[in-house]
Amino acid sequence: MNTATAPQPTGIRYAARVERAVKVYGSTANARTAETAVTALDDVSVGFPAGRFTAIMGPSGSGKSTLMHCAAGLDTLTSGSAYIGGTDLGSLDDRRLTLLRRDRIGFVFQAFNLVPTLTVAENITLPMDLAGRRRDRAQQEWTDALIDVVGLRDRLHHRPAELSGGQQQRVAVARAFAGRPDVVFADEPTGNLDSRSGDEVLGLLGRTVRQMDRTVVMVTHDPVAAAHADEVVFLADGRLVDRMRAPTADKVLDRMKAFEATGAARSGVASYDAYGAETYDASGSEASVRDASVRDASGAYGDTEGAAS
Ligand SMILES: Nc1ncnc2c1ncn2[C@@H]1O[C@H](COP(=O)(O)OP(=O)(O)OP(=O)(O)O)[C@@H](O)[C@H]1O
Repeated sequence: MNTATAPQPTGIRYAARVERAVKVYGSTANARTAETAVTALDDVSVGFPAGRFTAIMGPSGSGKSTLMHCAAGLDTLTSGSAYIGGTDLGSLDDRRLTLLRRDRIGFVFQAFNLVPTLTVAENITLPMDLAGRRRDRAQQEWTDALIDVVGLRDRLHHRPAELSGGQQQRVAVARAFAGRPDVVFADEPTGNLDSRSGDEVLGLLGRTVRQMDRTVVMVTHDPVAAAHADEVVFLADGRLVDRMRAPTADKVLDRMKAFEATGAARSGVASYDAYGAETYDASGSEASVRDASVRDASGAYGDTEGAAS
C-alpha cells in the first residue's frame, strides 16, 4: 500500500495528531464568498498520545467538532496534515480512507446508532462482521473481556429497545472498541444521558483506556465530563489555547471562565510547539507551568505519569 507515513515527532507515541491544521468552510476565492467564509481551525497542531484519554474543550463554535472530524478522516483539512499513527490521511484515496476508518478508528456519537433488530452481542460485533473479519481466539477473548468491562454480560441477548439510554451507549462504546482500533473518537457521548448514566459511560471510557490500553479522544463542552480524561486540550476561536493534565471539573470550569472573561485568543495564555507538547504561559497559570515542568526536553511525559490515571 503506497501511503505516506511520517515519523512520530517526539518521544511520545501519538495515536492521532494534526499538524498546522487549517479548516475554512466556504471559499476565500473571491471577495463575495470570502465574506461568508469561516475559519474553523486556524493553524492547530496537536497530538493525542496513545494509551490516553484526551478531552477537547472550548466554547461553542471554537472548532471542537471540526478538529475531531478532520483528525478522524471524516472531513478534510483546507491545509495542514492529519495522521492516524504514522499514516498521513491526506495521502489516502477515498477507498483507503474508508478502510482506515473502518479498521483503525472507532466512533461514539451522542446518538447511540444501534441497529434495533439486532441483539446487544450482534450490535457489538456488527462492524467486524460487515468487514468480514475472522473471529479468531484472540478476537473472541478481546470481545469477551470488553463485555465485562462495559458490564453487559447479562444483557447480551437483549435488543436496544429493552435497554436504558446509558446501557445503549455502553453497547455503542463496546462496538467502538471491538475491532481494537488505534483510537476511539467520541463526540459528546453523554449528550443524551442523565448525569448518572453519563457518569457511568465516562467512567467506562476511562476504564477501557486504562485497563485495555486504548486511546480515546472526546469532544465535550461539559467540565464534569472533561474531568474524566487524563488531559484536556482547549480550543478558542479555532486555535489551541491551552492544555491541562489531571483535570478536575472545577479547574476546567475556571479555565473556561477565564477564556470567556478575557477572550482566549487575546490573552496570551499559551504558545505551543508543533504538537502543544511544551507550553509557555505568559500569565504563569498553574496548569501550564505544571505541564511544562513534567515534560523532559523531548516532550515525553515525566514523573506525573501515574497522577493522570
Ligand atoms: N459545514 C459548515 N459550514 C460552514 N461553517 C461551519 C460548518 N461547520 C461548522 N462551521 C463553523 O465553524 C466553526 C466551528 O464549528 P464547530 O462545530 O467545529 O465548533 P464546536 O466547538 O464543535 O461547536 P459546538 O460546541 O457548538 O458544537 C463555527 O463557527 C461553525 O459555525
